[in-house]
Amino acid sequence: RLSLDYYSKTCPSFTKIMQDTITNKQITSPTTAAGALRLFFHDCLPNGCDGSILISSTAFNKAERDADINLSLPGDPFDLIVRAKTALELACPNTVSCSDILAVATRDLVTMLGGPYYNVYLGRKDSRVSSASSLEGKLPKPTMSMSQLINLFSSSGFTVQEMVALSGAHTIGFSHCKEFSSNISNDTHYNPRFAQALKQACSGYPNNPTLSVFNDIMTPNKFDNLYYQNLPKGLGLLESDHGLYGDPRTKPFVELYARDQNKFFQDFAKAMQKLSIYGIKTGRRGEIRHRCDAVN
Ligand code: HEM
Ligand SMILES: [Ca+2]
Ligand SMILES: [Ca+2]
Repeated sequence: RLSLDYYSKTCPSFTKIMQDTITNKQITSPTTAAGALRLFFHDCLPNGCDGSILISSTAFNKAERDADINLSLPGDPFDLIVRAKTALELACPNTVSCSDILAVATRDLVTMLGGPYYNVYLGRKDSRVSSASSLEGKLPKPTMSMSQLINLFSSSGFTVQEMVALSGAHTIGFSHCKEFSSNISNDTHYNPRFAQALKQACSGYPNNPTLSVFNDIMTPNKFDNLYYQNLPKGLGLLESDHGLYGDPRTKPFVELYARDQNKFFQDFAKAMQKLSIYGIKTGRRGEIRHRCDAVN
């Protein structure tokens, strides 16, 4: 029931409004793209691409976005969704879902940074619930073992190869020092000079918890395959990044994508397309929210 031209009759200006809003936001706040990509991943993997992560907490409900693992999500992608929704409600009231807006924005931003284009089928409905406690164990943490990570992705239907391809998202964006600092000294996977630089960059932590470092030190703002090329050199940032090169189940795919950017782009695009229809709600199983941060 999803289709590429879902809004062509009911909201002909959909594509144009999305493009204008996204371009504007990314130019004024260049960290939006990476934030949106992580936001989308955190919406989709636990319970489907239904915009559940966009809902704000109330006095009676602690929503997903206030779960510990989501507190580091930056405000810019949320702001982008609000702006797009506001413009779309003016042009075509009660028509476009917040989950479709997030899916399209993510795709367009990945493409804008040099990554692959892929089709986003439209017609998702938005969830009517969002609960922080429901996320328990459903999103990956850098401290998980490779077996735990593989199980987590496979429980949502993603193969080992798809997990490695999706992890290429760490070719952009950054991580806060607390996500990797405890490993810098005792993890021998780090290139020694890189470890030294990280220690210095994070020396003010934990007094300054906002300190952060680029995920891909080579090309932090470009969507390319340098993330994979970094891993064999000990230039991966998170323990889970190093882990992909250290485990025989994932290492061949890291080597493949490090050699062949086209193959990475093809596989990333396919996996993102699969992720973007994972667990979606159609028909009466969801709603078109009036505002993206609250259920109707
Ligand atoms: C394989 C398991 C994964 C683990 C353990 C993991 C963990 C993390 C952590 C800890 C951060 C740093 C967050 C912060 O400090 O603000 C991060 C950042 C990020 N992650 Fe992942 N991640 C994984 C997979 C993915 C996947 C599959 C995607 C998307 C398809 C993704 C997209 C991102 C992006 C774009 C950022 C940068 C966010 C920003 O700059 O605001 N990650 N990840
Ligand atoms: Ca969701
Ligand atoms: Ca890069």
